[in-house]
Amino acid sequence: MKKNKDKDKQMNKNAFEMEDVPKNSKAVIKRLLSLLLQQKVRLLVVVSATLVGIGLYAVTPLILGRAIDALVQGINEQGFGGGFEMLMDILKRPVLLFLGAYLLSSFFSFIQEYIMAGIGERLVLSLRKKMSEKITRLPLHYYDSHQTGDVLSRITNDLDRVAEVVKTGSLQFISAIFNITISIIIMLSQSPLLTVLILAAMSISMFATKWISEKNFEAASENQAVLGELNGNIEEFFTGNLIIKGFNQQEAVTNIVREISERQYAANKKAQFVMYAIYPAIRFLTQLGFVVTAIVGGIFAAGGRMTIGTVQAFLQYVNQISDPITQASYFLNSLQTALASAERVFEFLDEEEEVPDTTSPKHVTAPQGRVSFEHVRFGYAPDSILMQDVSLTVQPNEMVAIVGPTGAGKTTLVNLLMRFYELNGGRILIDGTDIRELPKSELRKMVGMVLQDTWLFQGTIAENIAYGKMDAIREEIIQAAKAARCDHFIRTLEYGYDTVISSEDGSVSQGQMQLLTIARAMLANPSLMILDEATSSVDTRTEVEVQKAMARVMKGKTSFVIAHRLSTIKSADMILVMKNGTIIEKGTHEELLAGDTFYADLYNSQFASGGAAS
Ligand SMILES: Nc1ncnc2c1ncn2[C@@H]1O[C@H](COP(=O)(O)OP(=O)(O)OP(=O)(O)O)[C@@H](O)[C@H]1O
Repeated sequence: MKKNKDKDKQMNKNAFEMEDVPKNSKAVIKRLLSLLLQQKVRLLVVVSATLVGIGLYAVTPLILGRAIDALVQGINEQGFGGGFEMLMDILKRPVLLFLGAYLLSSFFSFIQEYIMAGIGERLVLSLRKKMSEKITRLPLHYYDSHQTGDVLSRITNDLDRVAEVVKTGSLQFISAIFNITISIIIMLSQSPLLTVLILAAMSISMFATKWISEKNFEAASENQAVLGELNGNIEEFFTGNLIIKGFNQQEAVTNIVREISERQYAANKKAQFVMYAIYPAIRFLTQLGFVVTAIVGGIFAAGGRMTIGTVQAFLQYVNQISDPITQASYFLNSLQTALASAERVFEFLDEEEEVPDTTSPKHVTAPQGRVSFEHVRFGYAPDSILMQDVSLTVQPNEMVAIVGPTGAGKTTLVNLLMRFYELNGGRILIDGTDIRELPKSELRKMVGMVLQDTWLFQGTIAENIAYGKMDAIREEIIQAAKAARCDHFIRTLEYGYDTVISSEDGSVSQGQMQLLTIARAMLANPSLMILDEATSSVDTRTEVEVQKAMARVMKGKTSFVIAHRLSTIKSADMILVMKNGTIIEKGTHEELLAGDTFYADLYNSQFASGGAAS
């Protein structure tokens, strides 16, 4: 349990060190598409709206070209004498057509964007729901081997990237492809030669853009990596500030931050240079298409091969397709990253889950609290077995103390009783029923836990106490708090039971948090209790309070106490001495002390070291 400590120091690093290239793009695309296809009808509407909208948008230069030609012809035939009336006569139809096409195109573009945003949001919502549900179904060993930051970044950053590409990227891409295709078809129908020349000029600028964007990506990645390093270090120094001051390491820490900051400055400068100094050059290159159109179109128009209106239509088409080309290439870039993100999301969703409850579960209707471990064999990894053969029987209402050196397997023993991990051999019984035959929820309701690593969620004190019995009324909560000896301190707070707290906030001391978790266990009133005795973080007075509260919560229940101060467990019905995953001694305090035992050594050494056993 305490192994699941703060692992997210690396979060920032992870976010930047993530692989940006999916291992199996095809499979990821297929899976993503199959999820998107669950919204077939909406997708169909989006594609149709895009087609119509872009089609209308693409013909506008042609309409404008025709209008200009008609105007030139009118002026040539009638001079400027026709005045406003002539102008209206010539331009009325094309202007109305132009406006109609633009308005309709904007309307369809609104529809497509609106529906597509919904499609993206629905996709993300369903994935996020699946991921949250998954978290509750993952076995504990998943948490042991994965960093919190990694899981967090999958649920937030990765999903956001997928959403962004689905919502805006894909739409831009589809629009861009339609736009380019339709525009090129129209251009080809007007002048194949000029179209080919324009496309050749644009290809040169495309290659240059690609080269520059690669350089830009490299510079940005380098910048982000250093930034990640900086974040990671600052976070570490922030959380470890007490130790840093205690060991007079402020200067060393400042030097590290200064060195990384200087690297970050250099990396950022490079990234900014690429961004701001080279992009104008690219913009210049993209004008190549315009230059070719103006020169060749001008020559064609002068030679009578092309009307002025068509030249202007070409100029507009060049403009109309250069942006979509850039957008499409950006989309292809971001698609890579989004696919890598989607792959990480799917990987998480495919993680192996907790062994499900049996289909025909047994129930312990009136739990007595008899616990038996029968030849239990267990290892956190199958190839390194910690417990070879542990057997043990605990009678109802007995108090069992588990002692032993660090790493002996005390926590592991209670982890197994809670079925947080699956056994490699043997079985554990509660009142004669194998815990694997009980629904997990029933087992965990039967067993209460008060751990050293107290966990309080963001909420009021009352809500935190009622965590094990959500329907508890205020009076029950207060009774539990009184029994756990924390009612007094709660009442000294400004908002009493309605004070909002969390494990993160410093306003509640470690001892007080422990008292609250005892109150929580009191209220849930389980048949079995697991208590992990506080070691260091509690002052002597609070410790006495905690011990008294623990004694109360254990009353009339079978309890397992992981004990660190041997003086507190003298009254235990059974003391288990563990070493290297094995129970090496078993008996009462007196029995164990009478012999030449490891326990006696441990006990005497605590007395010798003073205080601890007092
Ligand atoms: N989640 C885990 N994954 C892998 N190994 C683990 C895990 N938890 C504990 N271990 C290993 O199993 C052994 C027993 O650990 P356990 O926490 O049960 O000891 P403990 O007696 O409770 O120690 P302490 O008094 O320090 O809390 C140790 O070698 C430990 O490194």
